[in-house]
Amino acid sequence: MQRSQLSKTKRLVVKVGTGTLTTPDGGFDRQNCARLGAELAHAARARPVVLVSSAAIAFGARELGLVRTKGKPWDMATKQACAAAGQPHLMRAWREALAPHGLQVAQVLLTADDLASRKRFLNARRTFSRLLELGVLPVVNENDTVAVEEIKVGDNDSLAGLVATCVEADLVVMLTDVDAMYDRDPREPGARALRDVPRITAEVERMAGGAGTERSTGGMITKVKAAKRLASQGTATALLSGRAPGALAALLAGEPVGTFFTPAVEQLSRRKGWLLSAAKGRGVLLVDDGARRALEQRGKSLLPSGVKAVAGHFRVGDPVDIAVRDGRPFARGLAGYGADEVRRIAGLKSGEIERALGYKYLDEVVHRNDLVLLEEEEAEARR
Ligand SMILES: Nc1ncnc2c1ncn2[C@@H]1O[C@H](COP(=O)(O)OP(=O)(O)O)[C@@H](O)[C@H]1O
Ligand SMILES: N[C@@H](CCC(=O)OP(=O)(O)O)C(=O)O
Repeated sequence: MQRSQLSKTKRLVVKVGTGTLTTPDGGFDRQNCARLGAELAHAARARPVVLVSSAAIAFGARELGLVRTKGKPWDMATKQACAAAGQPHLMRAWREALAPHGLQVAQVLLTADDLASRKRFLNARRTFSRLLELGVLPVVNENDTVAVEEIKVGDNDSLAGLVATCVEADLVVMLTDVDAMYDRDPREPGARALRDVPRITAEVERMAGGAGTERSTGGMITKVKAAKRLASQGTATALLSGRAPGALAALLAGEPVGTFFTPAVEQLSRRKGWLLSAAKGRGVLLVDDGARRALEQRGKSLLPSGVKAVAGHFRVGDPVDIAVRDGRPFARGLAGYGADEVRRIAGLKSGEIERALGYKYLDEVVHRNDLVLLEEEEAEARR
């Protein structure tokens, strides 16, 4: 999708950062939230919209009367307590901003762990679909109460990317406290806004710095990383000021506002999108160089003859990583056989599977339709 085609956006995810919903002293910016409510409701008349909203921690801190000492970050438990105290206020804020425009809201709290499980990912997808059919606007946040290091997404820019995969959005708009991405941190002199970014190269990534305020998480780099992941699965990302009246409508009319990251490929199927961004490999298939070339360069399936060894325990249908020797995984796919079965057929021709196992499901260990190549960045790191 190009910028000029944005009026045709079929499904939209809008992410709102903490800075957009709070005043400089950390209070709730009711006026900006009300304006955004009107603009989101307008956008939602033309296509389904899912909102990913930050600011639970900031709202909770206010509610609990906690004051942040400059330069001293809060510990995890305090942030989790603030998120729990702030989340109902965040939902009330959106409810009050959207109700005047006839839109109801629903709260969806997720972690990375939820979306890495195919079953829970599909459950979440079903809930989103039904909410959207009912004309309700889902408001998503990370489930901070349970999101300790190992299972959390960590920032809502990445969460918005995962949600986009889950609902098959073709555009993610991130509303933030700058009007565009700049070629360096905009607080530095001489910074210039980037209007259109056709490819997220390492150079573009180097231009993106950390968060603007202590209240925010991630900064520009998490936005660019999320945009890169989305581009590789065929979804566009735009960055806009969360304070400029009319910016969202202007973007959706194809006007040159904010920064637009063009998708690199046609939109992937949801299954492939899930494999690429949400799934975690339950094991590793170590393959030879010939198999790697067949997968990377010729778009082939993985046959048992190319498999040299198997690590981990996985069952048929589980996500598995594919790597050469001790290299980083270069592909991920759904296993056509369980780990013990692959151990028994590794190195064999497809015609020999039945003799080795006594039965055969498929010729392939991982079928092409169930396989994605991992990011270029990871491929580069291996070279
Ligand atoms: N190259 C860049 N272009 C624009 N902003 C940048 C850049 N590098 C770092 N930033 C910082 O990223 C901030 C936006 O991210 P963040 O503070 O996480 O906001 P949000 O809460 O909206 O997610 C900007 O305010 C800016 O200070
Ligand atoms: N889940 C957290 C937000 C985390 C986050 O990514 O914040 P932000 O950088 O403001 O988008 C909260 O609701 O406060």
